[in-house]
Amino acid sequence: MSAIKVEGVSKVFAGAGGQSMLALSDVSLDIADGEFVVLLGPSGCGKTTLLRIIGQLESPTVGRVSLDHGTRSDGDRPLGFVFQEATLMPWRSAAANVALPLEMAGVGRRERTARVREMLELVGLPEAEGKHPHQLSGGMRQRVSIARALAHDPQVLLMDEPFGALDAQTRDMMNSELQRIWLENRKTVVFVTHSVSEAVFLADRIVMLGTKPGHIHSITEVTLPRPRTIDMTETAEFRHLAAELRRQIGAVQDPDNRSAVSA
Ligand SMILES: Nc1ncnc2c1ncn2[C@@H]1O[C@H](COP(=O)(O)OP(=O)(O)OP(=O)(O)O)[C@@H](O)[C@H]1O
Repeated sequence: MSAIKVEGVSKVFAGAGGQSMLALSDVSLDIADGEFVVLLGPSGCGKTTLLRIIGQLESPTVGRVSLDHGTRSDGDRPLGFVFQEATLMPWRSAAANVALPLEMAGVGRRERTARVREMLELVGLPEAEGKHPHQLSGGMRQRVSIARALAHDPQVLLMDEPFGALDAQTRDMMNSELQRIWLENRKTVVFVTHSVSEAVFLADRIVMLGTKPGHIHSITEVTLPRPRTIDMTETAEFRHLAAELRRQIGAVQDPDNRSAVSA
């Protein structure tokens, strides 16, 4: 059964000067439970819009998205979000930030404390419990925001360029860490990126979106064995797949916007 089913989704935004703008056109996609799907494509192709529609932060103009709630009751939120900025509350410690969704869900103190500890351990930051966001590096802040997103045990994790603001080395490390966390947890993940190598490293399937209007251009299965290592990015298979995806991005790119492809 699909964890996420996107059926015939189109999105129209009201543009400047009252003109409407078709951001997504007739997008359909089935995502399996526990699958890691990456949305890739040139700037402006609608990756974030599709992610926000899946996350119910935005409604589709046409079509629908269904999320399988499994055994959960209707009131439970099956979604966790991680954005490019960690969006932690600066006045709260790392532990208190991770605890926030649990507080909001009315989870009792003892269970909350245990769960927060478990999550900070999962993301490799048990010692950061009492630290405040300004005392943490960018990579550590993103780990805390991943811990926060996982705290209420969502079935689906939605990630919008979560490592886009990190330096290349930290980003490689965070990709390895995210893979480890995902292998331990097997959440369904939808992950937006501009980076072809990040997509190939992480994905079970890469959904390439094209522009004008945003649509699904291709879907590529990545069959590289797991756990994937940074060394694997140098193999012929990895490079070949990355080159093919870069070629596709070049082909679907909006001619007015040719600068936004990254490695
Ligand atoms: N709230 C909005 N109002 C009007 N237009 C919007 C809105 N959100 C997105 N758009 C437009 O919809 C299109 C798709 O935007 P979106 O941010 O989803 O693309 P993207 O692929 O995520 O881009 P990037 O890779 O640059 O982040 C763009 O042309 C954008 O300007």
